[in-house]
Amino acid sequence: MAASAGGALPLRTRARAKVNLDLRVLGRRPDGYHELESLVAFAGIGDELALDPGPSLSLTIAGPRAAGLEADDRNLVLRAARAFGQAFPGTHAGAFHLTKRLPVASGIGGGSADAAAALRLLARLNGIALSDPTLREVAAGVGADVPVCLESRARLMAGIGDRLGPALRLPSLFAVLVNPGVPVETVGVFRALGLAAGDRLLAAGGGLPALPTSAAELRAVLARSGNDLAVPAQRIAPEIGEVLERLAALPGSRLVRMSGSGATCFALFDDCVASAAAAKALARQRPEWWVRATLLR
Ligand SMILES: C[C@](O)(CO)[C@H](O)COP(=O)(O)OP(=O)(O)OC[C@H]1O[C@@H](n2ccc(N)nc2=O)[C@H](O)[C@@H]1O
Ligand SMILES: Nc1ncnc2c1ncn2[C@@H]1O[C@H](COP(=O)(O)OP(=O)(O)OP(=O)(O)O)[C@@H](O)[C@H]1O
Repeated sequence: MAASAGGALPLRTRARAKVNLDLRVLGRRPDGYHELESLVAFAGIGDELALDPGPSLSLTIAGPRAAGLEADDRNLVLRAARAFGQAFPGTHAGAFHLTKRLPVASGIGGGSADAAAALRLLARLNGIALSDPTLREVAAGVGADVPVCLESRARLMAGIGDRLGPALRLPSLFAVLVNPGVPVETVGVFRALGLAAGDRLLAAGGGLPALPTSAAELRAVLARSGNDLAVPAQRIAPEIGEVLERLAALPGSRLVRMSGSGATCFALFDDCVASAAAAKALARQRPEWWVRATLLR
C-alpha cells in the first residue's frame, strides 16, 4: 500500500484466529444470551488489517477468503470503527484495508479479530490505551468475542465474553486447524442448544486448577473438558463429524475438538514436525478443506 497523503505510513496489525480450547455453556440469561466459560488461545495465523490515516472512513477487502464478504456497513471493521468514533468524538480514522485469510463464520472469530484489530489501530492512531474502559465497552458492544480479541492473549473468558481473566502464558500448542467450507452462523448453534431464556444450569467451574507448565500437562487438563456447542453445531453442519474423525485418525493426533460455534476443529500434536505432516496428509485427503498447521498460545 502507498504512503498516506500526509506522508505517514499505514498502521498494520495481525487479526489472529481465536481458538476456544474448551467451552462450557453454564446457562441462558433472561436477555437470551448464554453464559459461557472458555479457555481461549490465539493462533499464529490470521487476517491482516492496515489503516491509512485520512479524513474519511472506508474499507477495501482482498485476500484468499475475501469472496462473498462485503465492505459495507455490516462489516465488523466498519461497525467497530463507527462505534469507536461515537465513543471518542473528534478522533481520527482513515482508509482500512483488510486481507482476509480466515474462513468466514467458522468459529475462530475472524470477524471479531478484524473488529478488534480495527479498534487497536484506531487506539494507536489516537493515543488511547488498550486498557481504556470505554474502548473495552466499545469492543463488547460490537460482539461477544471482540473483547478477548483486543489483546489477543490467551485467557479465561466468562460471562457472555465480557468477563476476562488475566493474560495467561500458556505452553505453546502445535495444532492443525481444519474447516470443511461450511459456514455456520453462531446464533443458530446457540438456538439449537435449546435452552429457554432464564435457564440457569451450572455454577462456574472457576477455570484452570493451576497454570500447566508443559503442553502435555495442558492437554491433560483440556481432555477433562469439551465444547458444549459441538453437538448442536453438528446437527446444523454434519460435516463437523467427519472433520473430527479425520483429525483423530491422523498419526500423532493427541486431542481433537471443535472451536467456538464451529465448524472449524483443531487437533493438537507433540511438535511441529508431526503437525506439519498431519496437515499435509489431511490436505491430500480433502483438498477442498481449509487446513493449516499453526502454533496456539
Ligand atoms: C461461541 C463464541 O465464539 C465463543 O467464543 C462466542 O460466544 C460468540 O461470539 P460472537 O460470534 O462474537 O457472538 P455475537 O456476534 O456477539 O452474537 C451472535 C449471536 O450469538 C448468540 N450468543 C452469542 C454469545 C453468547 N455468549 N450467547 C449467545 O447467545 C446471540 O444470539 C447473538 O445474537
Ligand atoms: N470482517 C469480517 N470478517 C468475517 N466476517 C464478518 C466480517 N464482518 C462481518 N462479518 C459477518 O460476521 C459473521 C460472523 O463471522 P466470523 O467469521 O467472525 O464468525 P465466527 O468465526 O463463527 O465467529 P465466532 O467464533 O466469534 O462466533 C458472518 O456472518 C460474517 O458475514
